[in-house]
Amino acid sequence: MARTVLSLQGVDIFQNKHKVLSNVNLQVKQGEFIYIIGKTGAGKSSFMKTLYADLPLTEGHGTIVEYDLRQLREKDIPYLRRSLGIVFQDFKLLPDRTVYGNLHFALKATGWTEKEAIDRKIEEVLDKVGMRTHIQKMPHQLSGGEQQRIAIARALLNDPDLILADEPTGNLDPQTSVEVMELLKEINANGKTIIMVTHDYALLLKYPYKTLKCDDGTLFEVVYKTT
Ligand SMILES: Nc1ncnc2c1ncn2[C@@H]1O[C@H](COP(=O)(O)OP(=O)(O)OP(=O)(O)O)[C@@H](O)[C@H]1O
Repeated sequence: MARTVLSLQGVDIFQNKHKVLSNVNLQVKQGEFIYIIGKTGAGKSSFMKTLYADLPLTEGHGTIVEYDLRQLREKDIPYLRRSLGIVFQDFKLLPDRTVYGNLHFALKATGWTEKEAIDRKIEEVLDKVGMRTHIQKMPHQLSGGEQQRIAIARALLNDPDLILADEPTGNLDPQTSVEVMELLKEINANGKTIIMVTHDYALLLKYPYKTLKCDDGTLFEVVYKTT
């Protein structure tokens, strides 16, 4: 049976003292693809931030890829993030270095030291996202879709079990969004679990996966009517 990569029981999500979501209960198994939807301010990003420990979990129980979010110490956070792949709407590439430099920096920051292993890993992830020929380009020489592919390559560097993507197509046109979605779909088909925040209903229709909605302070599964 597929193992559980995320388990939340009776979790409340806070922004400072303000409760954004109450009593979140969720089990995510290895290999699932899950959307998080909901209107602006509903709590989607706060939910994701709690998963990668940018916001503390103070109520309820939560485990994510082997880490207990309640027991997490400050020094555990980099290790937790190393076992997650995190992708943002605005790519967050370092503007002052090449694609190679960006990926090299991320590997060094997560403890990689050996040059040959680093170079092999960089080529491997660039192959996965179809960007190997762009290895010496600067971010500003790439389109939005290409930058997001590099950000996805960066998220794959440490072979994470779970990828958290907060509106990864939010800055992209519809065609480029579909291309990035095809890439995420392929990554998911290769066994990675993906939790993705989106506002893009066209993508939900084209790529139907389990969908959770943030609304009125709760997170619940959306059941689509088939008639
Ligand atoms: N840094 C912060 N400090 C205090 N309150 C915040 C902070 N960030 C967000 N909030 C509040 O928490 C609530 C949830 O915000 P959140 O960013 O999680 O929503 P969202 O669903 O991701 O919205 P969007 O679709 O606009 O990104 C909102 O009421 C917001 O005003």
